[in-house]
Amino acid sequence: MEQEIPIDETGIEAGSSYDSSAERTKKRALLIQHTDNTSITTKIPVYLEWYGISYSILQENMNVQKNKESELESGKIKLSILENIHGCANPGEILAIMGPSGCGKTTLLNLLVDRLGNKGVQGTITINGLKPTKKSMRCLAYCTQDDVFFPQLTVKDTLTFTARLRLPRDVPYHDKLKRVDAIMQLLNLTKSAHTKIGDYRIRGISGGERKRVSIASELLTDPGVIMLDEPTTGLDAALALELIKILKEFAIQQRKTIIIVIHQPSSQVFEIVDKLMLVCDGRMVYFGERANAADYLANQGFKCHPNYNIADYILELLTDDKSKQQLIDSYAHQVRDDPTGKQVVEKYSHRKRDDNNMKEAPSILEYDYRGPTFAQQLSILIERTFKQSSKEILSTIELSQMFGLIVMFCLIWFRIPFTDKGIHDRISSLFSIIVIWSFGTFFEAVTTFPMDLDMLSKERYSHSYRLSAYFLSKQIAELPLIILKPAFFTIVIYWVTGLLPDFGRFLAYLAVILINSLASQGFGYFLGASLLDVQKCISAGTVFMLAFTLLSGFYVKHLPPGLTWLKYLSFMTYTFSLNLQIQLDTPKAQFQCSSPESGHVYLCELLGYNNTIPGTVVLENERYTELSCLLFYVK
Ligand SMILES: Nc1ncnc2c1ncn2[C@@H]1O[C@H](COP(=O)(O)OP(=O)(O)OP(=O)(O)O)[C@@H](O)[C@H]1O
Repeated sequence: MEQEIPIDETGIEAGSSYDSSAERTKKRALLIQHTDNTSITTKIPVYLEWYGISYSILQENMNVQKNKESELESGKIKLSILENIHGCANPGEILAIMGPSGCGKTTLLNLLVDRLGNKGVQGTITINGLKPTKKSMRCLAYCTQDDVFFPQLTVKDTLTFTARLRLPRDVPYHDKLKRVDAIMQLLNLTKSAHTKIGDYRIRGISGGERKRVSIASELLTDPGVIMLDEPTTGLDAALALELIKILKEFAIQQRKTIIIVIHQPSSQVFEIVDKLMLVCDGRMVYFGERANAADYLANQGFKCHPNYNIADYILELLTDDKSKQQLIDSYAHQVRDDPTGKQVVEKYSHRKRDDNNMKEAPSILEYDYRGPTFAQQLSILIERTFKQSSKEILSTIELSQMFGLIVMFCLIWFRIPFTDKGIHDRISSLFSIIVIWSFGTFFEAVTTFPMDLDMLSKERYSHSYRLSAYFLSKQIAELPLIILKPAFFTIVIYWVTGLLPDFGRFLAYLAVILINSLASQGFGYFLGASLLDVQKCISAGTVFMLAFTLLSGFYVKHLPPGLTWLKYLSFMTYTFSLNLQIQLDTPKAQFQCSSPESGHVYLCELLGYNNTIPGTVVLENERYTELSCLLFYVK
């Protein structure tokens, strides 16, 4: 029988003493056991090894110190970021990578997960002794320094969607949910399960909680290797220690391979780590057992005082020019007969290298990961997009803006009279609705892709779904949301402003406004996906939309000769023309002639009508193919 772990709402208070809490240790072990049922790595451990790794980039030589030897003909110079780096990470262990800021730790992680491409990269990386493949790379999870999330989703929603998208399809739904609950308990996130993630605009969870959500997202997908870039940043000392203990427990119980980049660990955190890799200025300073690091440094003439935190001491040594150079040189001297560091890796790797053990390696490559089907991905993404976008599109600010516009319309155009005096106001109100919902929908759509880009690339790196599923889900989920506001607005305004009291024409009018909104959305998506930059999208979008407004036939009736075709580029031209026809092209549209006023000449007087003037006379003769042209913009 599976053991149920009661959800502890209180979790652990920051600052409490975890170390002495035997109960907490027991509970942590139980919770990890609880996530064990679906773990693949328990059966297939993953050994990651790398040696001879160098990475360089080309840079304009004005930005960096001139180095004659590396200067290239193109005027660029080769900037070495990493030089001959080696190391390995074993299942059941934590490897800590330490070094001063800018020494290349993040670059190394990016290289290990193949995020930098091949340019400027040298060296060998193996997974279970074999060259990484697309399939075996699935075993690597990477938790970056900058966490990206959908701000409107809660912690639980975020983790649940991740589990549904990334766990194999044969894991039952309720097991996925159980796993999410267990991970939340483990990382002390149960208290904030229903809090929004938030961002700079929306108040959400704290920075430390954000970090833990990011780690939870990776842990729950059951990778063989977990790489974490500064996982303890933003956590207080007690939470940092608890997190490292959790990672260690995962490593031991589920045979996970854990690599962490860590800045200034407390001595307790440092003690938990198994292997240590020290890097400085992109070069090796030490690789080996963490427990031997102090002796190694002492042998180099840098003995740490017993009362001093060894991790702090290491960082002090690596930031001092003299000591760091001495340490880099002595390590290079030590491995002088092993140019790539392969022998060092072989010494510290626990992977058995005899033929018998090779059965472990193919198994990871043969492991047939079967994630959600395309249809499942689509439905999960639609649900997620709807949850995220509905809160944005129908936010209080957005709804207040709409009600504000309704009030403004009511004040300006309340029951426009059916007189020749009111014709201009009537046409202006028709045009204003088009402008409002063209701009509103366009600017909602144009920023969608650029704003999702970080999230999209993060999830694409982890092969969470197919790109087509993402695009399709976006369109489907946002469609009802995009048309909801213009539909409500038009229904109210049509009757308040006193447009033609004919139900059929009202429906036609509403349909045209909604199609216009979809056309505007389609154009917004197109521009957003082409430019993929919020600033560029807003600048270019403003120019395009203003041009479309000016060309739509309301402001400019006579374009300069040779440029008249420009008006056909604007989807607003068709919408405006169609709505004019709906309102005017009927015998029901009759406008009373006003009595002459001094200083004003109205349409009746101008065209020689005495009692009423028909709408058809008012209508400009533009009824060709507006609807089909408008539909072109929708997709
Ligand atoms: N594409 C790039 N162009 C220019 N410089 C780069 C590029 N990538 C990395 N660098 C440089 O390489 C060095 C290593 O960067 P990296 O981010 O790996 O350091 P880090 O050790 O992770 O630093 P931190 O601890 O501050 O995160 C830095 O000096 C960085 O400016």
